[in-house]
Amino acid sequence: MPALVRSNSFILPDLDFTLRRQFNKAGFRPFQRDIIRAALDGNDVFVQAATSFGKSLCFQLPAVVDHGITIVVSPLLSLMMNQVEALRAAGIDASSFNSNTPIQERDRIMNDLKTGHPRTRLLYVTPELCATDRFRERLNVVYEQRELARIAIDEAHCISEWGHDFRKDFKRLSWFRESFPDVPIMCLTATANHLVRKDLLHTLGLDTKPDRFKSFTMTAFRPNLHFEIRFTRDEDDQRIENFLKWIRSVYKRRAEDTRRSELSAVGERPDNVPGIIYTISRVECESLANQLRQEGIGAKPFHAKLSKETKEETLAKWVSNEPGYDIIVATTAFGMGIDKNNVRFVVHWRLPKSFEGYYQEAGRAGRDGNAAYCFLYYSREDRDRVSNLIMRDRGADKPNFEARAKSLQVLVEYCESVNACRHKMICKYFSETDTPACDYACDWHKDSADLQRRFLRGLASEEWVSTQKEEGLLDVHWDDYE
Ligand SMILES: Nc1ncnc2c1ncn2[C@@H]1O[C@H](COP(=O)(O)OP(=O)(O)OP(=O)(O)O)[C@@H](O)[C@H]1O
Repeated sequence: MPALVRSNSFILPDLDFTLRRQFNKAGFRPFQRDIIRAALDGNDVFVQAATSFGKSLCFQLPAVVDHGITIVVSPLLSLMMNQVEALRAAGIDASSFNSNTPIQERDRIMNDLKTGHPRTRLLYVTPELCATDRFRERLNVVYEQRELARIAIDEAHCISEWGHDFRKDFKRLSWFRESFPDVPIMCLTATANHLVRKDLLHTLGLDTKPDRFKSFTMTAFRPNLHFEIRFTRDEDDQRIENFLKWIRSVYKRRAEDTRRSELSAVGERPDNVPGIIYTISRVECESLANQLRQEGIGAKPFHAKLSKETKEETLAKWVSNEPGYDIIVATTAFGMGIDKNNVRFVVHWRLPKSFEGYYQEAGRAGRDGNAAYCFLYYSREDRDRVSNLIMRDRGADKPNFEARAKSLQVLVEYCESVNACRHKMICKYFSETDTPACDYACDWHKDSADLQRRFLRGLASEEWVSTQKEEGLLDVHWDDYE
């Protein structure tokens, strides 16, 4: 068996210098240095940190200072592409291999691996690729040459059948530890409860002995996000009016004299309030974006069935704050991996399918640390529709169905709760025991009496909803989600 690649840690690379020179960042965020050090010391590392924490740097920087190649497994093509682009722009030899990779580029990567001494420092791959014989053979050659530095598994919750986003191909990643027992593995996720954590460590065969394993579980608390539930019902659906009233009040405040001049000094328009509205179906995504545009709001749809060019154009213009591209109305096809730092609001037009999905999507907001709003329109009719959807899509995989059903149930309880802090409920879901210091950043803390009133007034009664259900009126027509 080849000797451990482990680290060059006896040389103690200057992490601060690399951070500044290669990543153009002034300093580490809390815990990043400890995580990087633990990785460079050759440990298996588990990182759970809130959205926007800066997890990617935790495997990118070791890949730059360490000897050998780092394989990054990611389920998200858009995320891979963004990261590879940014790394290349910083002069780092990074590549990705996925279904979009042109044939010449695939050959180049495979040939690079075949040498056993690849020039590539970071190779982003899909879990599907990791299951192919050709890729495995090539990695074996690299391993034999002691050049396989580390395996990083991003969005690691996808490994667990107890997770909301379970992908079968992730389970097969157990192959890494079986084949390369001494190559360190780093797993990263923003959303895993204790069951998911336990399951993924077990599946990957991570050695959790303290001398070989370091776990960093940070709080899910994002104090700058303001959480609110807005109650609604089919019979008096005021979502659009309610949203327009809110966004126009934001524009109005920004258009007031002093604010307007402040904004124009930094090149911002009053209506440049970047946001995302998540819908569930493609049809609703298109029609809502249309409706908003008719009202003079710069909204664009984004879903899986749009052409690649349209999606790229929409994303690029939204990211660069162009007029007419202030709000993205999206299905869940848009989300993880979007790294725009000034998203000021995320609205869930419908109830998402899982608690984790909700939190991950809401987490796109406020990545610059400034205040951002996350509100969700909740109706009991939608609750039953989404639950029908989950029932309909239940596969043969019982634990995963149970996990999905449970996650939705907790999300419904969260929406219907009128007597607790939303941040506290979120942290509790992710198995945290400390109470987060919410500074009026949720509807309950802001005005619990108003929350109660809105709850009592806003929702349809359970009796009414169950009659609708019996008559088949809540059967799902959202065949076009994503
Ligand atoms: N030390 C740092 N100083 C300044 N910016 C940083 C630092 N570390 C990371 N960032 C930036 O923070 C942003 C978020 O980082 P990253 O995309 O890695 O987050 P993440 O933890 O993976 O979040 P998510 O789970 O939401 O994708 C990026 O723009 C990244 O460049």
